[in-house]
Amino acid sequence: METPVLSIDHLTVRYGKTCEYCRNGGKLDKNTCPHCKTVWACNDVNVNLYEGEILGIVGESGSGKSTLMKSLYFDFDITEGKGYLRDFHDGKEDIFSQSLQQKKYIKNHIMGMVYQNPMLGLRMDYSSAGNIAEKLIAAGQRNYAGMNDRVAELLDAVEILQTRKKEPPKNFSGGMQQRVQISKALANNPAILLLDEVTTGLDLSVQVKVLELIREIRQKFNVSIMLVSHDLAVIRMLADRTIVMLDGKIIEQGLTDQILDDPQMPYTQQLVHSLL
Ligand SMILES: Nc1ncnc2c1ncn2[C@@H]1O[C@H](COP(=O)(O)OP(=O)(O)OP(=O)(O)O)[C@@H](O)[C@H]1O
Repeated sequence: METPVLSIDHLTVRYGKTCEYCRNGGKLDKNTCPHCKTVWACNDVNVNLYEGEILGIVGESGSGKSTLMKSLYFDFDITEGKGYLRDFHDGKEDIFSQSLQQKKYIKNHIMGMVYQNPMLGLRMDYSSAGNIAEKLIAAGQRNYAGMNDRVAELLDAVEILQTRKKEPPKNFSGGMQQRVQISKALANNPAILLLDEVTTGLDLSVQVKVLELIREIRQKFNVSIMLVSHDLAVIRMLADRTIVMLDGKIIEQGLTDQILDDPQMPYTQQLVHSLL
């Protein structure tokens, strides 16, 4: 069996104190306990991500997709569960129970994140080159010439002209901001790229260009990608395998063609048919 680059075991993120009813598996009203109103944003989620694949995560608004991605990038603490990275202590140490310093190491060396909202991933007033350099410096780079070369290489990879590298992202279009975010996330050659609704809100033609770029990047940087989208067209275009989430739980998973052409669960059937 191939070792996953990332493995998530029984991840749960809850908001609320819980009560005996929901702790013991009582039926929730979508993701919320009808008695104590605790929200089970992610509920016992298990995921493996394999080398070089694009794993799509799809589900309606509120199904827990962003919670899953953001908890992986340590944006907040999880309630329960464990996570393992092949490139961190040979996949033998739980990443969620590491110190802040170790979590920073993981974010600077092993994982890159691209948010739907570029303001979360970029400093809008810094130059674009400065945004990328910040990530290189965080990983210990100090050599100016080396950093300059790497910035040039990354901007080329995301097709941003070198002549614009001194401009801040706030001057750029939404699609260009996402490109800068992607180049920053790739700065230290992470094994894993987390993409959270990166094309939502962009014009259709710009969306297609960013999606094509993601496909190229997977090849060029040999990176494994977890991609969240509520849009099945995005999932169909990019994902090798797909996970369907509903009310904080994974309800179906498999090869993307299988999931989209022959969905088994009524919710997935409804999702697919709404696209036809
Ligand atoms: N801080 C919070 N306190 C309480 N509930 C929260 C909090 N953050 C998220 N939630 C709830 O967790 C659930 C999952 O939210 P999440 O943002 O992960 O969904 P999503 O699938 O990414 O939706 P969207 O596509 O709209 O972003 C939702 O019911 C949301 O209201």
